[in-house]
Amino acid sequence: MENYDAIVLGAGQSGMPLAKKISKLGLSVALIEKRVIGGTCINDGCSPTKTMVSSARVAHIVSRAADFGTILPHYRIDQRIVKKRKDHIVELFRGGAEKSLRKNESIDILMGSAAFKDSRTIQITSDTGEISFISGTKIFINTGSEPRIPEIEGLADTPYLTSTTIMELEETPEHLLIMGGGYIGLEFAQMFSRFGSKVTIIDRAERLVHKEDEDVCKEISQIFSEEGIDTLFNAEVRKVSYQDGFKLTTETPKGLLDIKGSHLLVATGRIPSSAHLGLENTRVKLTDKGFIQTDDFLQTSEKHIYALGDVAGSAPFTHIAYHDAHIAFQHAFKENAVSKHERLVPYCVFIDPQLGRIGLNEQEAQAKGIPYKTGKFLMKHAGRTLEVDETRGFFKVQVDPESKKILGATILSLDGGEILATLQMAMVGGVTYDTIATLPIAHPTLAESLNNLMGQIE
Ligand SMILES: Cc1cc2nc3c(=O)[nH]c(=O)nc-3n(C[C@H](O)[C@H](O)[C@H](O)COP(=O)(O)OP(=O)(O)OC[C@H]3O[C@@H](n4cnc5c(N)ncnc54)[C@H](O)[C@@H]3O)c2cc1C
Ligand SMILES: NC(=O)c1ccc[n+]([C@@H]2O[C@H](COP(=O)([O-])OP(=O)(O)OC[C@H]3O[C@@H](n4cnc5c(N)ncnc54)[C@H](O)[C@@H]3O)[C@@H](O)[C@H]2O)c1
Repeated sequence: MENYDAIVLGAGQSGMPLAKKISKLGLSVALIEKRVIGGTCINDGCSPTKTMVSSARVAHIVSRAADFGTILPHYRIDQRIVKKRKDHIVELFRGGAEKSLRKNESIDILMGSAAFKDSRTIQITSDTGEISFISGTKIFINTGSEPRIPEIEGLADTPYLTSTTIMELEETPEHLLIMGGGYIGLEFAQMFSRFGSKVTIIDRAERLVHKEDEDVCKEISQIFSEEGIDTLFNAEVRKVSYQDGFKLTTETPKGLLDIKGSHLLVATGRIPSSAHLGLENTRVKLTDKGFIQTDDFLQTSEKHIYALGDVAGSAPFTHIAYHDAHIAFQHAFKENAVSKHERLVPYCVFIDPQLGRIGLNEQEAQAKGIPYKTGKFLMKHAGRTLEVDETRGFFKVQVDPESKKILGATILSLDGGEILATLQMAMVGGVTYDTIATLPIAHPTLAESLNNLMGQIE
């Protein structure tokens, strides 16, 4: 049985960069992947969805072309071209990732499903059922997450879609029902509405994106409603059936409703891929939700085993999985370990306008009893948004009244994710809000609205 200095389970957003970092130390690495190189982000997540979001944005802009003085005779959506474009990007990104791994002679890529036989030995089962074993001095688990499918009567017997399978459609759904108004639900709802589908979101919560402040949710709801997307809240789907279309028997505050549609997307969250890893053969512990328990350096209760990314319960974003690789690497192989404890977690939801978020929002500051002052600037007052006619959304910030430092921000705006990064830099650098209020920022950019935003703080 071959022994490696390091074994990495899963070639995802942590596993790939980690394997490369370790190999640069001159150590031997086995990278085990059960499906395809690249993990969720490249194959089923960020890259394909954002490619399709771009197709949908073109459709949206074209639908508004006359407002800008371009008169088009007609246009139509070809879902097969949308999918082909998405497939091309996935192949490009996956191919690039795989090529750079394969040319690294210190990394052995082993295709198959990995599971612990004991805390040092990994069993690999190939697609054809062949079994082999390797051992590792250090082992890193990066097996990601998968869609959570709720147990609802009849659902399993229907051709429901997940975030992965919906991207394979070659026809535009007539009426897309979406269970779950989280980030996945929102991105696909607006995308397919722009492709021409009627879209209805059904969520058991009382509002969209309930982790965001109420004014953020209201603004997104308004934007969705203007684009013709229907929403139904406090709604518990009790039964699903399919016969030439879906029927969702749903308990709502108004009683039982039958909701009908041509397609159903289940976007009710994701669960960690930890169930089939043979962890019972080790002393690695799981949380009650199935995440692998780690400390702030991503070390599990077995000192030579680390867990990273979605499976470790890290904030479920690609850039965080990528940063986890840095944390685990520093702790396992270097002197200057970095803790995940103080890490700022920015994210950007690719609805239009984008929702960029970092640090504390108002409801979190209130729940934690943290004193704050807040400021808000509506994008309809920004010169730049008027020029490009993209006036929806707002910039919002929370600051510490004493130190004047930024505690958190929500940027719901055209290119909100890009603006967010400038605030992240300010937070990391300790730049105070009064400095930003008077900073000369290039005109006419979206970023110059940060002057106005900071001027609104009270
Ligand atoms: C539709 C969608 C859109 C998203 N959009 C964004 C976005 O815009 N921005 C963002 O930051 N995040 C986004 N995310 C989240 C992001 O994709 C994940 O947080 C990120 O990919 C997690 O990385 P990871 O390294 O933990 O796991 P993954 O990248 O999922 O990698 C895990 C790998 O482990 C493999 N594996 C699993 N079990 C085994 C086993 N037993 N043996 C061997 N291999 C195994 C899997 O096949 C997979 O390749 C999105 C997710 C989805 C689903
Ligand atoms: N742009 C991005 O960064 C991006 C985009 C998409 C996804 N992601 C990642 O993927 C993860 C998963 O996304 P998600 O949207 O599936 O999960 P989520 O946790 O964000 O939202 C799930 C939603 O489903 C609802 N729900 C749960 N059970 C339900 C039921 N039985 N009936 C009706 N509604 C139900 C919940 O109330 C919630 O609103 C996110 O946490 C996110 O980190 C990130």
